[in-house]
Amino acid sequence: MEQNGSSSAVVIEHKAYARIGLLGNPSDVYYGRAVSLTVENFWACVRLEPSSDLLILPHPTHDLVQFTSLSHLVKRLENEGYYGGVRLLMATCKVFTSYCKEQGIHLHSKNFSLSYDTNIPRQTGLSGSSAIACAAFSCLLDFYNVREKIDVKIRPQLILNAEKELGIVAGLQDRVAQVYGGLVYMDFNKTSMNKNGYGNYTQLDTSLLPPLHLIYAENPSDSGKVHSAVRQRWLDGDKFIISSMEEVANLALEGKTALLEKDYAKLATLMNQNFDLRRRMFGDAALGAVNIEMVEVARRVGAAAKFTGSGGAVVAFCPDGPLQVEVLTDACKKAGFTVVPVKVVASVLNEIDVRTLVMKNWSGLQTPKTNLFALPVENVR
Ligand SMILES: Nc1ncnc2c1ncn2[C@@H]1O[C@H](COP(=O)(O)OP(=O)(O)O)[C@@H](O)[C@H]1O
Ligand SMILES: O=C(O)[C@H]1O[C@H](OP(=O)(O)O)[C@H](O)[C@@H](O)[C@@H]1O
Ligand SMILES: [Mg+2]
Repeated sequence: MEQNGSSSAVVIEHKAYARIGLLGNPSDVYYGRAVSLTVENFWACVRLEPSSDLLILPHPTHDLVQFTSLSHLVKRLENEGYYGGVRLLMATCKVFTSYCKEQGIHLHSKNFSLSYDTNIPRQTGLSGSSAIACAAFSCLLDFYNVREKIDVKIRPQLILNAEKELGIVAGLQDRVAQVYGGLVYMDFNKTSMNKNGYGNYTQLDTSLLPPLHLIYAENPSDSGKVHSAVRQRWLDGDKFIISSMEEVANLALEGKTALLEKDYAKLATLMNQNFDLRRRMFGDAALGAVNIEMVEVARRVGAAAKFTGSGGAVVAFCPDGPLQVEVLTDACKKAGFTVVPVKVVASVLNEIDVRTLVMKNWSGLQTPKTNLFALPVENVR
């Protein structure tokens, strides 16, 4: 938090980091499990400044409204869709306010301006969307001084509700990873989800991770669009989707043990199985040729590879070590993909956040009323 003169003029800034779904995704959308981590390589940053009117400021490039020509406008819409981060900031404010009202949490009446920036490659399954919402949520917690009143476990669901509000199909793993930071094992079992509105989340020591690499391309893919058909089949009771999601969820459980035992050969096998299951469920057309090629380039050099999210970026692990990393880097360069070593972020919870975790039901606050699975499925870009 940046102190700027008097306390009424405090400027608040928060970062939320890109996340990698290491194992188990996308079963998080379906009462499954996940192992995910946040990475320093990319982040979204939201800035809140007190102001007389309440302003949501569009980003000069991510919310582009000025074009060099009609074809520029059309190309932009075709590649990146109609929306940028403004709608995420607005939805986050709405969900935050509704929750506080519902819980009787008093919010003062001062106004603010919200602006954001992000270097998370757009719509690449690195959770650029929830990073914006998550950073905005943190700013609101501090502006209204209510961090202590909103349990850390509940925050991911509230942040998810902001995207649900916009009709984006998404799951909890992104938001859990971003709210907690570091390496997190998540279990979204139905009993816990239905009873509490959140799963069981365990932070793991980030030093358990082997060196990982990120591969990505200029290839935005819409997470909501990718998910819609599979989600509908799951809701319709499709046996293949239901059993495959259970298999994916089990990979995260096995992966947690593999990490704790530093059994990296096992980890590599699980990562590959994770992608193979996704491919069978979603089909090549929904995943996209470029995305599949990123995984295959990595596999051709013997690396394990899978999507970090719904598509656009891949997490790769080279079990044979640094020489294999060099071969992977060359192969990716030849294919026109960018490769970077993953820099893991440690936990981002502060003392107050941790206190909300240990003080169980201390204020009788309830979980959000909005049901994760009861919201409309739309396909809004
Ligand atoms: N880098 C970005 N800048 C601005 N808005 C973004 C960005 N990435 C995502 N969004 C917003 O989030 C929505 C959903 O993005 P999504 O497909 O979930 O991407 P991601 O995989 O990065 O989370 C987009 O339609 C857009 O409104
Ligand atoms: O399909 C996935 O693995 C994830 O897709 C979404 O994340 P995104 O970064 O937008 O691709 C979704 O929000 C996650 O819950 C899924 O696990
Ligand atoms: Mg997203």
